Amino acid sequence: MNYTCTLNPSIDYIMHVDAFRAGDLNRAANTAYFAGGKGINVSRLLNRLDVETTALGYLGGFTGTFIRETLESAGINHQFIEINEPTRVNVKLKSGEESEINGPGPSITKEQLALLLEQIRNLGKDDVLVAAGNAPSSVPADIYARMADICEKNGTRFIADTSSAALQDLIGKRMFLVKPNHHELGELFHTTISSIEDIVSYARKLHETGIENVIVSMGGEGAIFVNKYHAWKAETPKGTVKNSVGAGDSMVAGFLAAYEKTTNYEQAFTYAVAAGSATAFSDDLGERQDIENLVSQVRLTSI
Ligand SMILES: Nc1ncnc2c1ncn2[C@@H]1O[C@H](COP(=O)(O)OP(=O)(O)OP(=O)(O)O)[C@@H](O)[C@H]1O
Ligand SMILES: O=P(O)(O)OC[C@@]1(O)O[C@H](CO)[C@@H](O)[C@@H]1O
Repeated sequence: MNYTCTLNPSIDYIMHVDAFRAGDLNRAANTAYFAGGKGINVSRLLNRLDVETTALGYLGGFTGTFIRETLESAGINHQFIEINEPTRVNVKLKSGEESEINGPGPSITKEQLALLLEQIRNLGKDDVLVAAGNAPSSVPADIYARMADICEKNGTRFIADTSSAALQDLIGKRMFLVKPNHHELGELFHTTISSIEDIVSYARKLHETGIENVIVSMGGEGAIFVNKYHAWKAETPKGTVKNSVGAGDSMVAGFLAAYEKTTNYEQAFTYAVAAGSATAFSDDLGERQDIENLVSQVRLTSI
């Protein structure tokens, strides 16, 4: 079973404002609400690809109820731990360019943390855990490192998609996949990345720390894949970008879904890029058919 863990889920409140003016009363032309948070996005996309998942993490209050009901109506399994404070609302303002304001999120108690780690201890060698997104400040900074240790002990495949600061604590841990973008990769190595050669070289360094598969995304500029056997650069399909929220999460879900079906890295990376682009070209996460229509436009070159 694939498990996703979202420590700090969100309702993503999308506001389209024609010409946003800071300091004025602005009226949105239209708005939308989505159940969000990186792990939840991975679960939602996997579900669209007919891959079963169970979403873990914390939900609370009326916002938590919205997320739970949204997942249930899509048929997505979950085992969220109920908390007292409401789940955050993240504002995604679209006015020509995209601006995001993400809330800090609720506090998590020691008991609630222990419950989650117990759930993770119960995963086995046939399971995959995708731990994604920012952790609320009440959660110890080494939470992902603790999860990685538990997964290594139990043979559970571990995937992390989080900020460069959290990824820093994971260096040296065994992981199946990480997917930083090129800015996060630079931050991880305290450097500014300015060329494809730099990206490949730092992606290899990351792989050598114990990460089986490294994808570095570069928005519309493509993506890099490095593992023990292959190194590729992908060109992304061309299209009209509507939304970049969840594009990175879609790559993780696309890789996982295609790898599970084919155990072929080329197909998994191609599908990951198509999934990222399908989301970039949609208002919400991409649909399965959109992804499949884009697969033939993803070009890989060996590097
Ligand atoms: N402008 C674009 N055109 C085509 N594809 C895109 C574009 N932007 C993003 N994508 C697709 O989405 C993938 C992930 O994008 P990006 O590098 O922005 O991830 P990210 O920074 O992790 O995003 P986020 O955190 O917003 O989910 C890219 O590798 C690509 O496949
Ligand atoms: O604050 P975090 O956890 O880093 O990111 C949260 C978030 O921006 O990431 C997702 C897109 O990747 C959104 O659904 C959500 O609002």
